[in-house]
Amino acid sequence: MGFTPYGEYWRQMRKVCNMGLLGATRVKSLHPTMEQEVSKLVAQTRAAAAAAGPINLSVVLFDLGSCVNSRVVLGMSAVRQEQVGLFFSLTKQLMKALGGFSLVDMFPSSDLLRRLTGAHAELKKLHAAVDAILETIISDHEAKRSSAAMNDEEEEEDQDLVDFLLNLKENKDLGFPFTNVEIKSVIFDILMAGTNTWNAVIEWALSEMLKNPRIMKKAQDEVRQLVFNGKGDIVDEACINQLHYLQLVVTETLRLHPSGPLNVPRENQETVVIQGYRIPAKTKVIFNSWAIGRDPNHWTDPETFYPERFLNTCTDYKGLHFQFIPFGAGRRMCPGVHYGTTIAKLVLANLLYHFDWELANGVKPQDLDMEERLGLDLRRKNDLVIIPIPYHHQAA
Ligand code: HEM
Repeated sequence: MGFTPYGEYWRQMRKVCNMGLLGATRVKSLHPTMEQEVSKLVAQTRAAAAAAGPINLSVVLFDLGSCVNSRVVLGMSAVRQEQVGLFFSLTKQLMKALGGFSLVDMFPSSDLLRRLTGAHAELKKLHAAVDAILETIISDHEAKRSSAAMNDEEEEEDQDLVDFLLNLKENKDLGFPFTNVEIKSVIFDILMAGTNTWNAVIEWALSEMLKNPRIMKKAQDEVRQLVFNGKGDIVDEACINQLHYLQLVVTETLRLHPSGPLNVPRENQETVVIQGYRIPAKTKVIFNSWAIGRDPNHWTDPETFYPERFLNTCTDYKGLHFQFIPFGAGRRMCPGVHYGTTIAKLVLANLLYHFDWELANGVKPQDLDMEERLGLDLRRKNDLVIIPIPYHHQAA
């Protein structure tokens, strides 16, 4: 869907995504799954802390992203877990192949250049491999559904996103053709878009807070004061909406580190003139939300991580303020804003509540490197390796 041209087909696919996963009601129904995965993460981090060693938080967060999304989209069967592992290793290569600019982008009409650089062939090969995985996932679901139907045992709550899409295909009441091609496209988009986005926000937010102990302490004080209920429980979804400072931290993180720094390339349908520049129809237009969020014409001291800048202002990331578009804007704006920010805040709140954090190998906060890796998604170049110290609330 992300790369489909604007039109009726895109409109229908977007509706399906909202119904199946991204609408507010559906996201709410996913909270128990999210909370279970977060509580596993806290338990694993406690175990690592007991072994007194540092943890590679970048790897932990990538695994968490794959786990949450594959549970939500595919359910838990072993076949699906195996396929999803393969899927994520292929998508890493795909992100690399799609990221950045190539010679072909400079001369888009040159078929010869496309052939000579081999860009097309590589993408075709990756596409075929990903397609085969998605087919296996669908047939695994179909097999499970027909055996459950024969034994009359399918439970409504066992249904994941693929089941939801197969129901749509069987009911044929969508008013447009909905086949395995559309199902594969929705699964692909959600697995891709839902995995390297919100977990990158968590990684950058923690990196910034480790560099700025004042901000880390303020965010921890907020969550610890609000949440403690005597049992040392998981911070749940009901609490996170009251964590106003944490919200500012997430917003400021998205300004400096938008997960899709060049958004998704778009094509204008008609020729337009903007500030004297003529942009012919069908031009590939790229919005650099990374640069926009750091533009000194719009931001005071733009390179400084300062969550308080968003206090008492109506500027946010909902696509209405063009100086800040980490989720894009307009019709094609990211439909995963609510899902992505909800889970990012849930995980961050728990990591801040249950642990104090120290940099490994004696690195001082001011020396923590913040280098970015080149690619379609914005990740740290070097993994974030840090030491968790379990926090125990002292009753007053
Ligand atoms: C913090 C996390 C996220 C960020 C920063 C982000 C950012 C973006 C951006 C910049 C776009 C392009 C918007 C445009 O062209 O104007 C986009 C599109 C999209 N995102 Fe996200 N995203 C995030 C999380 C998610 C999640 C969790 C999902 C789904 C599970 C998702 C699904 C999509 C889809 C399906 C599109 C294509 C929309 C269309 O073309 O109509 N995103 N996202």
